[in-house]
Amino acid sequence: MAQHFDYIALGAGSGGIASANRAGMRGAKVLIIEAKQVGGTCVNVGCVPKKVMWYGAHVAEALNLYAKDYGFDVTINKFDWSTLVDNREAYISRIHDAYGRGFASNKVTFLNGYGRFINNNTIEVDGEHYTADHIVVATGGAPTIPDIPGAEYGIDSDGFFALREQPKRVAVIGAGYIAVEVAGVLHALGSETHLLVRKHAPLRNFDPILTDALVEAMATDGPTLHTHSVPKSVTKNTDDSLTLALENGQSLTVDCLIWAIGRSPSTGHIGLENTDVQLDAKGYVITDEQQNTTAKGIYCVGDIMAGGVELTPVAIKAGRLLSERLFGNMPDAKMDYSLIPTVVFSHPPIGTMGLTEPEAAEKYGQDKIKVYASTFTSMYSAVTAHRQACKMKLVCAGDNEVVVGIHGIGFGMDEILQGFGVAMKMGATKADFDAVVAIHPTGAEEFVTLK
Ligand SMILES: Cc1cc2nc3c(=O)[nH]c(=O)nc-3n(C[C@H](O)[C@H](O)[C@H](O)COP(=O)(O)OP(=O)(O)OC[C@H]3O[C@@H](n4cnc5c(N)ncnc54)[C@H](O)[C@@H]3O)c2cc1C
Ligand SMILES: NC(=O)c1ccc[n+]([C@@H]2O[C@H](COP(=O)([O-])OP(=O)(O)OC[C@H]3O[C@@H](n4cnc5c(N)ncnc54)[C@H](O)[C@@H]3O)[C@@H](O)[C@H]2O)c1
Repeated sequence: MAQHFDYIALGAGSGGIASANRAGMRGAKVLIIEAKQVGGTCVNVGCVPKKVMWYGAHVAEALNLYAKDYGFDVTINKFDWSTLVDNREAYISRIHDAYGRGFASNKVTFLNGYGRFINNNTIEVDGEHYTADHIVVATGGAPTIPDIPGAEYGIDSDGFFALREQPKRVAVIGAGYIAVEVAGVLHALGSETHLLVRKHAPLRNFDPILTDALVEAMATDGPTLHTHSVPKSVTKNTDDSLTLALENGQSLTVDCLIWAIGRSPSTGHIGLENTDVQLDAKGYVITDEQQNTTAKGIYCVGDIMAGGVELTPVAIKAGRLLSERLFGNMPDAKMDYSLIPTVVFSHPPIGTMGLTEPEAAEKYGQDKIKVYASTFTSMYSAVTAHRQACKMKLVCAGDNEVVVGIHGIGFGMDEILQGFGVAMKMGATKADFDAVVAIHPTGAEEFVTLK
């Protein structure tokens, strides 16, 4: 006999949890199935542990780069990687407990096990069958490992969070968010860190002001950036070190190699072939604008969605709106995937939303856009010998100068962007930005005083 529910969420990550809880709040009988740990990528091997490590790097920079010029005579005896990791994992364990309390208060049943579809409305876990009128697939993704000889000697971002000891020499391969963030953390915490990218720069699709400033910051502060570096093979040496050979004939020997070359959707082993759900050529689930898959009663949110945006708040919002539509009497509810703000926790951090300058020029025509930019030294670093640049840019379009792109890199940028995101989502113009009184002295005030 199958157990029947109104709603099943397959995967208890950002999207699945948010959707299940919202459905429970609206009175649905809900089951959520998780193969590993509640919280998914974000909580266990993504945003949360990453941000804790980034804060650790922040403390290291404060001590190593800034404390002296603020008058502190500090002697650092040692940095204990395992203390940071233990405290990080204890924090994550408290988040797991909080999720348990959330499920209880929303009357959501949690089941630990690997779920596979048997048909369009049945999922099997450990031989038991669970049916539902509505099922959301939110199984997330996993890191990609390249198909080159010796790739298995490297680890991925999951392996980075599993490290119990700090690597002395490390190579991080990739040019996206994860590569930049992980390399920055390792470097700030004292590892000899090399970041290898295939083209001219990391984050090369970001606005050029951000890409260039990040490359400049790395040239002064590290990690060591290796451009035009395509991995060819990895060999393990007798002392357990790893030698990475590149297509350009160069090589690099390190103690730890981290692949950060993108992620693949976890859709291959969940029985979707037993349903009417269609995948695209890369294995992402095809949906319409209301998260409906091609199978009636099966929906999809989060990282596995074709054409989606791989960010936690996107998965959460899509999951909640789906439940409002199904159980909250909001038949038109749908996620708006346009204008999504995002931060890269680089050193210094990057915040960006909307069109880059080249994208805006292409969309509106060069003569229809106006760009305002500024470079200044963050006050935090200005009183020290270790001055660090902030760069900010507004990209405006049309005669009334609607702000279609906002881009910044520098101290505090990670916290600055959210509020400006509200303004942009409301269609703010440059004049609207200028109409607000600046908050002084902050970095954020630069965005409302650009000339
Ligand atoms: C290193 C790293 C750092 C990141 N940092 C940020 C950040 O700072 N900010 C941000 O917004 N985003 C960040 N992200 C992205 C963010 O983590 C993802 O966008 C988000 O977790 C996607 O949520 P999801 O619900 O789609 O999937 P996930 O969170 O991946 O959850 C999917 C869950 O489904 C489970 N599952 C899979 N198959 C099955 C099955 N058959 N049965 C049962 N359970 C199953 C998995 O175990 C997993 O727990 C980061 C990602 C990584 C890897
Ligand atoms: N701060 C945040 O919000 C945050 C942090 C981490 C991850 N994320 C999300 O997770 C997603 C995945 O992050 P990611 O960094 O894994 O992916 P990504 O797609 O951002 O970057 C992957 C990079 O690897 C490079 N690459 C691909 N194949 C390669 C190869 N064979 N050799 C060398 N380089 C190769 C690509 O050119 C690309 O620059 C991001 O797109 C983002 O949405 C967000």
